[in-house]
Amino acid sequence: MLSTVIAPSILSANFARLGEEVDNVLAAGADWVHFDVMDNHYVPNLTIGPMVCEALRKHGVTAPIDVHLMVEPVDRIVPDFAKAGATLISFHPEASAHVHRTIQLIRSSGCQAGLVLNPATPVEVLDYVLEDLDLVLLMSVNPGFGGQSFIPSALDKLRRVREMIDRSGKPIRLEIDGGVKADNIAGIAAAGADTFVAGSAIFNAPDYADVIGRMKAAVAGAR
Ligand SMILES: O=C(CO)[C@@H](O)[C@H](O)COP(=O)(O)O
Ligand SMILES: [Fe+2]
Repeated sequence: MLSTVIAPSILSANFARLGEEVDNVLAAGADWVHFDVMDNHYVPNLTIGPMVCEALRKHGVTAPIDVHLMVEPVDRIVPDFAKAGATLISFHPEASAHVHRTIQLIRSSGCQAGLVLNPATPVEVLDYVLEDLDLVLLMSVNPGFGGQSFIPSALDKLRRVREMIDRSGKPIRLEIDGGVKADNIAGIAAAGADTFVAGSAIFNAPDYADVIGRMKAAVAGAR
């Protein structure tokens, strides 16, 4: 079983003080930084790009940066994120004409590769590429915004993908993203997730260490 990872989504951080927000959330026990990239094309919102990733590295952030690309097309931005210090790069299959090629591109750029399944994307999209991945990211909201409610059908999907990963025998992470809170994370962990993105639940809380601590305790109890 892979270690538990809590990855705060900086989409809900105060962008006017981003470096300090990231320092604070890592000091509070977060394991990764989840970095949501939106292009106002694949999703109806516009956020941050490679320059902000590079700025966080220059600021001194050494934790893994988990880049979630919600952009179309995907390939031309991958080398820029690799150069900017991304650790993992995940993308949506609907946004890539050649999914296998994009996975190879991410890995040859020196990053780990993840594939993201929207709530309505069938798990069969993982057939033929699962073993080439470092991570599968299941969306439990429709991509584009923080602060939405967890879609319950994601639990059944987590169980199905957990089985696929276990059958593969590979150390592939299973990440969940959207509507994750301290009071629903135990059920999400029991369904098979090991890597948990949480934006509003962490950044809207007054005490980051308290909420991350409660999330980790709930996951430990469930796993
Ligand atoms: O990728 C996305 C949204 O598209 C997420 O990473 C959200 O930013 C998660 O925010 P919360 O649902 O936890 O508030
Ligand atoms: Fe995300």
